[in-house]
Amino acid sequence: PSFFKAIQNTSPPSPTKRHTKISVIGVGNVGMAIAQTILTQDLVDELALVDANSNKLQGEMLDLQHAAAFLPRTKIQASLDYSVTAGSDLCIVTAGARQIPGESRLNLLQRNVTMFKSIIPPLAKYSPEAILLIVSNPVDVLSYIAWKLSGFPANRVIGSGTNLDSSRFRFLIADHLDVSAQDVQAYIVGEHGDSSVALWSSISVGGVPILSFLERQQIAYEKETLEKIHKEVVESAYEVISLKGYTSWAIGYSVASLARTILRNQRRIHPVSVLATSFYGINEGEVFLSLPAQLGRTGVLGVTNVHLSDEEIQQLRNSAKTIMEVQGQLGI
Ligand SMILES: NC(=O)c1ccc[n+]([C@@H]2O[C@H](COP(=O)([O-])OP(=O)(O)OC[C@H]3O[C@@H](n4cnc5c(N)ncnc54)[C@H](O)[C@@H]3O)[C@@H](O)[C@H]2O)c1
Ligand SMILES: O=C1N[C@](c2ccsc2)(c2cccc(Nc3ccc(F)cc3)n2)CC(O)=C1Sc1ccccc1Cl
Repeated sequence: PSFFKAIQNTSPPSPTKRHTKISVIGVGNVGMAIAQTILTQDLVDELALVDANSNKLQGEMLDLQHAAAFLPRTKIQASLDYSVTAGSDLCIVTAGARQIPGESRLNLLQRNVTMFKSIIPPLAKYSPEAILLIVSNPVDVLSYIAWKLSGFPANRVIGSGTNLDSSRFRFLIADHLDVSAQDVQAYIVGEHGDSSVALWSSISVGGVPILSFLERQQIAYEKETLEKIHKEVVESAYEVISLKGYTSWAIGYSVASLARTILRNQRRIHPVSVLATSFYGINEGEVFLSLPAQLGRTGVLGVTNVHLSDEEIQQLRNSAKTIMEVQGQLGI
């Protein structure tokens, strides 16, 4: 006998919510922080985990499954075989080679490109309609590599880009002004990491542009204060690494917020790495850079035409040129 007895006149429920599935490739510090946040926020019906380290993979899967009593019901699977990812709506790639101390970024990039050649094609094969969300570093170049290797249209290949940079920026501004980070709109764009570009004119607090907000609150400010906060975004990344050896929680929440926007078709605007060719005079070739992009169920819906100063445009173009040079050395 079935465990439950149907009440009389029961009709089979019509599936109102579409079955959603996310795959996370790489179950390290970042991949597991993302997976855990996705489960806690009840974003999916099915979560698939893939890694190259079988014991780590099996252990992380079991450890997550054991939390089932405290989580919305989600099917959690893991395998070394990419068939476990079949039918994914979103594939989040955090697999990465650890940077060897003193290793050049180009050498690290070469190792990650080799790795992507064994990760991206099977993902694309098993989930030809999925959206790819790249987190592995260097994220802008690896987003380009994923786009090339997957053969997907550009709107379905996104890099987490400066989403984490911008969330740290919002935290630091909010801390400086003693307001909630949720009421601070601020965009860092361009290349993720050390050479990002802070869009000063985009910063607003509770809808008030930062500059007039500061004047109105009689908070003494100089341009240097804002520059200092931008520098702190970079310094705080190195500070976390020096203190705990890696970063996980902020990147986990920031990528889960991208997954929510995409899977729930929220049409929200996030600073993420997109194919930036033809925007803001970036015509050096095919390059992924972060711009404020509207995201939904089909990936990138559009890029906002935010006002950039001549200096900001020049910084973006310099980043595009640097990335193009690195990509040129990869022979893809
Ligand atoms: N974009 C961002 O803002 C941001 C922020 C933090 C970290 N990251 C990047 O995320 C990546 C992961 O960081 P982490 O701290 O989780 O590293 P980690 O070493 O903890 O995890 C990496 C995982 O990838 C797995 N892996 C290695 N080769 C693989 C392959 N061929 N196929 C599948 N899995 C493979 C490893 O087994 C490991 O479990 C790094 O590149 C890091 O720089 C990016
Ligand atoms: O919070 C981080 N942690 C990392 C990290 C995580 C595990 S080991 C290193 C980090 C921290 C500090 C520097 C740095 N540099 C780097 C650059 C290119 C690469 F291919 C790999 C790493 N990376 C990876 C990363 O991208 C970030 S965000 C970040 C980094 C530098 C400047 C500003 C920001 Cl917002």
